[in-house]
Amino acid sequence: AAVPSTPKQWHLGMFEIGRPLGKGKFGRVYLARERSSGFICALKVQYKSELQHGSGVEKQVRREIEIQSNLRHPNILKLYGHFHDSKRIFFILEFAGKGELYKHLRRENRFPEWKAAQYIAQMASALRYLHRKHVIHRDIKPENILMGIHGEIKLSDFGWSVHAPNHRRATLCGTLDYLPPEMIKSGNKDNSYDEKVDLWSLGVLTYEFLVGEAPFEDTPVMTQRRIARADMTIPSFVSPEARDLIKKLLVLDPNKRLPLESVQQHPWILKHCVKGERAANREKSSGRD
Ligand SMILES: Cc1nn(C)cc1-c1nc2c(-c3cnn(Cc4ccccc4)c3)c(Cl)cnc2[nH]1
Repeated sequence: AAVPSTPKQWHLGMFEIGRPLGKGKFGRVYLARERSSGFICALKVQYKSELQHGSGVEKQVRREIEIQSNLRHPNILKLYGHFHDSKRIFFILEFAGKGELYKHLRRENRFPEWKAAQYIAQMASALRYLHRKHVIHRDIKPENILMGIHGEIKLSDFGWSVHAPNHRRATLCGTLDYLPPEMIKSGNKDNSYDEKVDLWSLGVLTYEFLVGEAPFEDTPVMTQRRIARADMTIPSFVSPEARDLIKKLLVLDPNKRLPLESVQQHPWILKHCVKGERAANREKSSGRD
């Protein structure tokens, strides 16, 4: 049963609440079922009291709703609607059947190259879609990626996304690992940056999928210094093709980073993502079924 896409007045009584699925900085997520349609979703609950008034977090929530409500892409977690009561804000989100990607990454330590390449190809597709709408995600990291029931990835948590270009200084808390040089360098004129920040983060994500830790992971001070110099070493077990892609994304000058179209055509991606088709063709030509 599809969730009616027409905006309607949602309220809590319309849902049966199931088990808790997880908790984040500002709130918790529960499995939920919409009573009339039986539709399964994830209900994210945030307490208004936890969102300090006028600290810009409210604006961030409003921006998250406005941005994510208008996005429709297979690798972006859908926000079907939202509502609030006196104390809480509720987000009706797509339920991702296989949960948080970072838990899979920690469990497997690192992903095999074919799996990492498929995830990066899906991320590049989602980012192309976002950038065409002039949305910068700004917070690409395994913790913000969920996995659908067929193993497809779903970018989520648009709390940090903004419309490009952006000239505001982001008050950041949480990991520095994914920040591009232009977002931490104070020397940057009026701290302006654009969609290319997501290209840097895609490079960090590729590295973390293949190595199991972030390229600049260190003490906060050292991390910032290493980011500013793009000072990382890529272990020898990483294939030359994957190494090539990482080095073409983790480039200090935003304008010299590999564009998303070229990421999708990169030999490492093509080798692992159209393999199915090419292997199928090979089998066909060799007569095997
Ligand atoms: C956990 C889990 N195990 N399995 C098998 C599926 C899931 C699952 N989790 C989700 C989740 C989910 C849960 N926690 N979080 C992290 C979080 C929590 C609060 C605020 C911001 C971010 C996301 C969602 Cl949104 C959407 N779908 C989800 N599916």
